[in-house]
Amino acid sequence: MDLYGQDSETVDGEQDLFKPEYKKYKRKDIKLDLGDVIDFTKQNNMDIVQEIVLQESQHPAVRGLKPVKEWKSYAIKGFPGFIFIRNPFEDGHQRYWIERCVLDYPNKPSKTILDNLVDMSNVSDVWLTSQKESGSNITNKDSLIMKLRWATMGYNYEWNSRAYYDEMKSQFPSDLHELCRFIASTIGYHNFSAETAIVNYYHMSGDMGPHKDISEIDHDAPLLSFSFGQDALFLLGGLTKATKPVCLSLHSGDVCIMYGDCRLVYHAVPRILSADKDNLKHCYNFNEDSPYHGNKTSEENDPKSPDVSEGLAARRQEVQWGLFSQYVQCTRINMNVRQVLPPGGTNIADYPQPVCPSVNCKTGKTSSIHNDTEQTQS
Ligand SMILES: O=C(O)CCC(=O)C(=O)O
Ligand SMILES: [Fe+2]
Repeated sequence: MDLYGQDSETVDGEQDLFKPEYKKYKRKDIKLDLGDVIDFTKQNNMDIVQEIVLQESQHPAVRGLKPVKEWKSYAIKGFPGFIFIRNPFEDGHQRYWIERCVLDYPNKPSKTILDNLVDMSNVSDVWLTSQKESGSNITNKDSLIMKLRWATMGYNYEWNSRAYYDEMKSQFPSDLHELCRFIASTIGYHNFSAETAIVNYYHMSGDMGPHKDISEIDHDAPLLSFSFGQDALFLLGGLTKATKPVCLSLHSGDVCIMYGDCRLVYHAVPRILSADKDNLKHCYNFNEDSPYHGNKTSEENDPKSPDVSEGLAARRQEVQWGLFSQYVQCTRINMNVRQVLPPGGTNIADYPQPVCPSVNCKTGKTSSIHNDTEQTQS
């Protein structure tokens, strides 16, 4: 029995030290103890982290990122290959990525959980449809946007077979590709090719169970993970569950990189927590006078963005920014970007597919990677 009255479990003859930590942070019936959590904003548990200096990127500057020499980056002792960059975005610029994740990325050609849940044949714009159907009730659990838990872009992941297929692929958004290529280059990986992304949308009761991301063919390239909106606790473990994970508090703008020894380790998101409102404002600035305010379209904000469709400016005019802000205040967004193929690869069919364990790499379920505490207790 551990401190929380749970039996410790064994996996393949080894003691599972991951699950007890996951359960500890997930449980809502006991007071959350953040004593062991690494929190870079509060400088908590800094003895187990080490500040590192990243190199200048070899790629053209990406709008909205601070100069690399101003980034605060860290490694975690005992977890080689994991790199944490504390919010490298200029004040207000996260707004651009949050808009992309909420207003654009859930629409075709992305695949989303909504395709499995409702008839999407007449829905070309998830946000505007939600706004029309739910109005001021948009953060009600039944609105379309609140049912959105994930969207996949580029190579669309097939949850049942846990694989990618050449036939299930769309063009990867080039703004996100450029952002990732720039950041990957700062850790010495200069030719990162963003080929697939899962955008995860968590509400306050959401979480993601322990898993490894092994379905990509190439595991030498880093995996880049961006957090926006509400905060999350993130558990970082080892190659097996016998490693006791560390827990990090992730805030809006933070970037986690899983690379090298860390690319295939267990990880999980046991808990979503409310972000500090002032900090969030400063990150995505919803003030009318912000240069990133939605009355200006994203393409006006960022003329370099090549992925904006023709109707985007018109669509942005229809967005009710008060409702948009309400949604972000109860949501954490994670952009999880990976390279699928080895450098120079063009077809996934040319490679043997990695074999996932007999249960889903994510949660043991086939339909969704997300848990909602109200619905499932794992
Ligand atoms: O939400 C996160 O920070 C992690 C998401 C994740 O691990 C995944 O999508 O595979
Ligand atoms: Fe993951």
